[in-house]
Amino acid sequence: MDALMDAQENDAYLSTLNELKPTRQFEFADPKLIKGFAIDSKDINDWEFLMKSCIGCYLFGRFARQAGPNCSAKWMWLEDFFKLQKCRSWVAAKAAASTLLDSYLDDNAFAPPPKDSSLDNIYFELGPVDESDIAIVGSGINPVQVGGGFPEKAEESIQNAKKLGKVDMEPFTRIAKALNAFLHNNFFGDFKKSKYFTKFVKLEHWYSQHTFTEDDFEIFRVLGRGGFGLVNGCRCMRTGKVYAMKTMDKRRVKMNRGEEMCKFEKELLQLCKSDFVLDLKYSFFNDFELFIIMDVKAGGDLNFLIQQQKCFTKEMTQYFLARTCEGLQDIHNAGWIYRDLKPENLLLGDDGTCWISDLGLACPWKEGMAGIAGTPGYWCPEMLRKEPYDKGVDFWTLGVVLVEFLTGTCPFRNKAALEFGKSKGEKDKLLCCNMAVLEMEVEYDTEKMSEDAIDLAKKLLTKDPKERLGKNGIGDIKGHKYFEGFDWDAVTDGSMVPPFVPEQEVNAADQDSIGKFKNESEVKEIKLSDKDHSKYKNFPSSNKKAFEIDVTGLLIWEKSKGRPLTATVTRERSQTCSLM
Ligand SMILES: Nc1ncnc2c1ncn2[C@@H]1O[C@H](COP(=O)(O)OP(=O)(O)OP(=O)(O)O)[C@@H](O)[C@H]1O
Repeated sequence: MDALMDAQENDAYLSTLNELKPTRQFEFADPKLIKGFAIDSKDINDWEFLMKSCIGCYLFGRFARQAGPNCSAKWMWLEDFFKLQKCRSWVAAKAAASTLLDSYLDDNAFAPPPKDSSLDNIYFELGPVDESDIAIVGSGINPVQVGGGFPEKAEESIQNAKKLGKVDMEPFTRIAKALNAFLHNNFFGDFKKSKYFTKFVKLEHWYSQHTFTEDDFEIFRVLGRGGFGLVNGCRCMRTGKVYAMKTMDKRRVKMNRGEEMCKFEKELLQLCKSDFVLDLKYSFFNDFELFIIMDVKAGGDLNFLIQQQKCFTKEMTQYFLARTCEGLQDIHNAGWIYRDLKPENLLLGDDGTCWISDLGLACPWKEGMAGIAGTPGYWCPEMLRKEPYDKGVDFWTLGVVLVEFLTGTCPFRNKAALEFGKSKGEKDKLLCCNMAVLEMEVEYDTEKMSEDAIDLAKKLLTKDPKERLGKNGIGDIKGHKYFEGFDWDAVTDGSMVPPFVPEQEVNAADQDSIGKFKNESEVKEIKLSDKDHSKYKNFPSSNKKAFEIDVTGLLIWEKSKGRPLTATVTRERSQTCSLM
């Protein structure tokens, strides 16, 4: 690829990252079909279903804002209650709870004006409407008319937050249930007659009929190369949302017997709900390829960053390590082990957060599990000794990446490891590396690593897994003196300001050096049988919540551009499109 083309593709990718630009409109079915769907579908007519949907909540929020203060104040209280539910530390929760109290539950308060919502991810799991909940609405003289002693109980729970280390959610949840029931009883009927509900039905119907394929995405430049194919930036054309598309050539997968890896990667991406691990948005296949769509992390991988910066500061190392620990904990809690921790697999968001990606080698943990998996230099001793292993493999690699972050080199892939291997009679590089993992005591660079960092590395790089730090969980690591004074709560609740924010540029090698696969012609020779294809029958999936969030983002964007809610394209029975 010539330099000009490379530059043009970089520009196209960067401009998609910076601006929401949907390039294809939703095509809705014939209005008669949609009407039929609205009448027949039990879900669509159910308030609880509406409240569980981000699109439903956003559209009800638009309706509520123009339905008068009796509706808007109560709904906006619920929106702020949603923010309270999301807080992970008591400090953040106390602040969010105080907003609910001061702005809506105080007799002297005036409800805040109903300004547009910019929240694309609100939804509620409040259960079925319970009429008895309503009793506490109407008796108060505050903006949401809540009485029954609940404003006082909410105040008490805020006062006790510090002592308890949490905000007692009970009074807030009771109020939320009461307002939820009130809005259902008094406003759901009118909402169902509004254009907002029509839009909701159309979108639900569209989703129920649609199967995502590669035709839904526009592809941009290559961001990285994986074992079975390339990773590109891409954009979902209807919502304008930018993602990363990982493509895996089924023939290359077959050649490397990687079918199970692809299956596990997709399964864990789908299963693991973590703020530290990339999750799956959509997956699908065609005759030759498997596709995984996930969030794009535009800051590049940490290996790329190490190459640029040579090594990381203590602040960066602590932050990256802490987020990685939290992600590993979520994976372990799901009953899986990760097995492939290395800087290439830690991706940096454009905001500086780092994320565990590439779950291809992760698998559900089973007693007695053994066998080599991962990357040379990051394999742990028990794997090389062919012994059974457990989550301790991930703590070993955490030690490896700690050294790599602070010194810029992997301690078992450097000159010292090579020389150690040679001194033990090994000739091959890989065997030298393995010998170093098994027997070499790492010599730490005291100019780049503090005493505490060395102590942590030594404890993680303990060759006997029974003695290794982490055997009792990540609490062992959190409590190590390398992290003295470090605010783990701020990492857990996402409030820590990342110590490094990447430049808004293409943080990836140029496309030619990411390059092509060496054995392309060999791969083309591989024939795929029906049996091969049948291995992927459960591969396609779509994450409805992700779809809802993207569509809500689109609706918010359209509102900010002054676009009318009803302007949509309808697909007639004849399959031609027209504007409604
Ligand atoms: N979501 C993403 N956002 C941005 N870049 C990504 C994303 N996912 C992957 N990449 C880039 O593509 C590279 C390869 O992706 P990944 O590691 O998932 O592939 P793989 O087939 O599992 O690779 P490996 O052979 O290392 O196991 C990453 O190192 C990273 O540079």
